[in-house]
Amino acid sequence: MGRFIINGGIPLRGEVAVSGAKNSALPLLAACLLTEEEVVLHNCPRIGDVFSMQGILEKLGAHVRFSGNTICVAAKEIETVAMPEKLSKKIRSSIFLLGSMLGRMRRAVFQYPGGCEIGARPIDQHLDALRKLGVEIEEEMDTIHCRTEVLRGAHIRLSYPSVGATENAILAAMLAEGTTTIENAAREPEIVDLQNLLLAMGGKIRGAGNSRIVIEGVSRLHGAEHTCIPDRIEAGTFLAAAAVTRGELRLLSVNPGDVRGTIDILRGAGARIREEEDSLWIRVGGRLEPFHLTTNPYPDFPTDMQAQMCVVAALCNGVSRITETVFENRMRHIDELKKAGAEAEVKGHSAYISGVYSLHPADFTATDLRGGAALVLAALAAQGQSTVSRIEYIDRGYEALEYKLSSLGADIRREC
Ligand SMILES: CC(=O)N[C@H]1[C@@H](OP(=O)(O)OP(=O)(O)OC[C@H]2O[C@@H](n3ccc(=O)[nH]c3=O)[C@H](O)[C@@H]2O)O[C@H](CO)[C@@H](O)[C@@H]1O
Ligand SMILES: C=C(OP(=O)(O)O)C(=O)O
Repeated sequence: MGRFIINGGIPLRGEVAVSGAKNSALPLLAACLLTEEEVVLHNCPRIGDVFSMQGILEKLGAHVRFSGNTICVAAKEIETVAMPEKLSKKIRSSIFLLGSMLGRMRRAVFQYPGGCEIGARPIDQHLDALRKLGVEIEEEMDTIHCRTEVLRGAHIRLSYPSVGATENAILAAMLAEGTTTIENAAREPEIVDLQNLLLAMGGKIRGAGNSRIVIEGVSRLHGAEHTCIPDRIEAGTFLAAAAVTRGELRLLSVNPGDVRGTIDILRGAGARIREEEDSLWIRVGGRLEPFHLTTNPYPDFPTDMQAQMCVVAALCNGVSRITETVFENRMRHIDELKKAGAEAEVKGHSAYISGVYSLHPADFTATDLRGGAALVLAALAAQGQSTVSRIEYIDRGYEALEYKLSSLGADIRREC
């Protein structure tokens, strides 16, 4: 457990390359179990959750080589159908392996996944989708036993466009007999990325990015090489960092279209933003105007950018309203931000944030991954020395954050 020590008040300036997307890399790594051949993923971020996923794959019997940002997974044989408990409980995305394990082995023994505490995060939709494909599921305390003789294509209608349930249903259906249709599927760019890897592996799938996905099961998938898409949440976090430090940044290796929600809000608030094919430029010269945003599934505003935008709002010229509809307990950073003089009140699912001219330094404690990133932004904005502890949350999802920020002029160091 370490902490960041940040001397804030310095406008960030310069160029920074955005890493591969955490929320793509994790389901892509799960997909690697669907073939005994090697799958090579480029642009894979070196972050805590990917290291945990690597550990799980190795415990299941896969050979994994992770060099630079390229990870090679060869799951020639799977040695156990039981997920390693400690690692599985560490990350939410261990649940994605359920679909792959059932596709490949027809059996799996699972623990409820871990991850950040941002809401109840049930997995009922994942399990309902798998039951539709013919999986028998027995839940015993914290352990879930899943088995099937044959996976059969089915018509699945999700009651909410859950990202994880969509990905799990896709992964299980790839090697099922017959056709699977997923209605009310999540439309996130990471689902399109998963489809692209599965197509490269010889799968038959279409429709990702729309709410209806159709999969024709095949009897086997083969190895492939694929590049993870850029992380739209990391990109959004850097845009917010430019806004709160009133700086000027150029983000490289980014898909501007995937960052639309954040770009539109910041532009509407007065930030100057230029979009190029795979880069973004932002300049913020003074205080931004207040804004209203509501998180919702893609293409609406992403919940994973809500906390960072609370810091932007904390420095705006008026009252902003930020409403969280995706997770029921994702406002814990607000109390931490108040330590730096933020004026905010949470009523129901909304935070009403009355912007102040400047934040002051404080000793913050990260409450979760994105909440932790928000506290780093607050510390960068506040003139003087702040600390952010429990940074293991932040390490789950941001690659080399302190190095990237230092290269933009920030005074930040890690203390272990
Ligand atoms: C690794 C990964 O990709 N994580 C992302 C994924 O999480 P994750 O896949 O867990 O998020 P979901 O889209 O599934 O969850 C959205 C909402 O649906 C609820 N729900 C979900 C499944 C289910 O079976 N039952 C149920 O009630 C959840 O509790 C939550 O309130 O999408 C979230 C929403 O964009 C992001 O914040 C996470 O960063
Ligand atoms: C909530 C997040 O991730 P996870 O679903 O992996 O907990 C996130 O990336 O903000």
